[in-house]
Amino acid sequence: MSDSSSRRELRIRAAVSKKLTTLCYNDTELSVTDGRFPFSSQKCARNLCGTGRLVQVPLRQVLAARRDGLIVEVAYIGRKKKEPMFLTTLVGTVEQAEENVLDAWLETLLHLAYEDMGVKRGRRVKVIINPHSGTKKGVATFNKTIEPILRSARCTLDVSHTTRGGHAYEIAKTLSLDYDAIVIVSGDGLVHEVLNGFAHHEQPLNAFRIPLAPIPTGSGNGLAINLLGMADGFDVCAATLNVVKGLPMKVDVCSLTQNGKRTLSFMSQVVGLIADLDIGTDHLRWMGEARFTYGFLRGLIQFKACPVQLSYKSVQVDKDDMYAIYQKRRTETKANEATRKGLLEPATDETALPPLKYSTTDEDGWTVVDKPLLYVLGGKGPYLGRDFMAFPVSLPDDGLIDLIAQEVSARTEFLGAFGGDAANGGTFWKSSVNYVKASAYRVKPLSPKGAFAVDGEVFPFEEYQVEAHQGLATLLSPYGYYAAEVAGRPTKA
Ligand SMILES: Nc1ncnc2c1ncn2[C@@H]1O[C@H](COP(=O)(O)OP(=O)(O)OP(=O)(O)O)[C@@H](O)[C@H]1O
Repeated sequence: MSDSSSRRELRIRAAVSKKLTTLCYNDTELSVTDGRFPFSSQKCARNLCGTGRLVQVPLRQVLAARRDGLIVEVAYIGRKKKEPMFLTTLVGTVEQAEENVLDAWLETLLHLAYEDMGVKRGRRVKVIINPHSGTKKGVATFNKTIEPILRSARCTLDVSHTTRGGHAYEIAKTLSLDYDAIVIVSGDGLVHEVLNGFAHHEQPLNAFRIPLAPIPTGSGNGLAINLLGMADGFDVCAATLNVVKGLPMKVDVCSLTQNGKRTLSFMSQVVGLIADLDIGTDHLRWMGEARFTYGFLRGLIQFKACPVQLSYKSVQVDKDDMYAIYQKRRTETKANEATRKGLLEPATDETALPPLKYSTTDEDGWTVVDKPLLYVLGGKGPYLGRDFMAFPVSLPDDGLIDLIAQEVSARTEFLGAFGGDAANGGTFWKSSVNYVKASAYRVKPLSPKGAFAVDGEVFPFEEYQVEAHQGLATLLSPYGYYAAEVAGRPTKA
């Protein structure tokens, strides 16, 4: 250990390669250099470590630092350029060290990597795995990738495998409330079940305080993309890192009322072409995400109006205003990053879900749309899936539902709206896309036949009404906002 430069520099002889490896850290990153050495910690801070191979790891990616005698283990999530993340565990022997200095080195590193970031060490985590989601690799992925990271970070795990549809709902409904996070190894369907289980928990509000963290192993992983961004949204390691280091972010959840029954929806409610695309291709699950493209093309060929009447309680209609609010929210959250903390808010004595604000017969101040519509899509969170950033300006906790009423227009105009822009949110700016933010909306079918999907699950094609509950649920997030970037109004929209 070099104490002349700083107690933040440590040399170990790696157990496997037998190379001398030098570790040092500053307030933002851990640097690991093997090969030739030494270097000064001052240089290290300026990213100029020695002449050996240098790896710089943001402290957020550091999971563990511990020792057994003079054998030191440091674990972190590494990444090579834009490739997926991976777990790295360095084990080596410290050649010369005073134990108390070594302990201080390890403890300071851990403190910077956890408490200084507002994160509790060794979270107690409930893991729910759907063995049948996506390509049915959830269990293998957990064993191979997820569990080693969580164990390395000394998380306490309580793992359940779902055995049937509705099982996650039951687990959530009776869940003990002393977990720091609920990890969902599946797609969006299981998130929907867990939130609805919380709604029927004997202490729903306290259940909703516990943050959820999705790990993308389903065929629809919209929530993971929304939290982690397109680059990391399918990266199991990045999602597991979010379990260890993510901070709670309050998010709105919607109540959907249909035939007097109330269901919670966290992501999307859709009738028309986009619903056909999702649930109308359920039998093509084997195609993976390609089934959505197939469904889209099929919908385009049919290109028929969806027989519904839409009404909504409008709050914002101007797209430039929405975009300005979206940008302001991101800038403010980034500026206040240091104040985000991973502690749960205190438990409440309140035992009931928030009551509904709007009755299904309320007509006061509702805007009615009678034009033929191709689809009606409401929801929270920018991405519905990899190929469609439907709600780029959606905010996690504004208490509003982003709502699109796509008028039936010529096929070429519609393709123009979607062509190339659907994945990056560009459709938002198209004049043919009617986009509002509403506190509630209602859809009345005008024909008995049609498809209706809620969070990607099939629902009856019957009248429904939706309203948002501001900040009801909690997710773990690396950023404190949805990780979708959308460009401002193009010069020609
Ligand atoms: N063991 C199981 N066997 C069969 N179905 C299950 C099991 N566990 C959960 N399910 C059901 O699997 C469904 C799909 O879950 P989820 O959405 O998370 O995965 P998915 O592969 O992304 O599917 P999709 O995107 O089509 O909803 C849920 O409706 C859930 O009720």
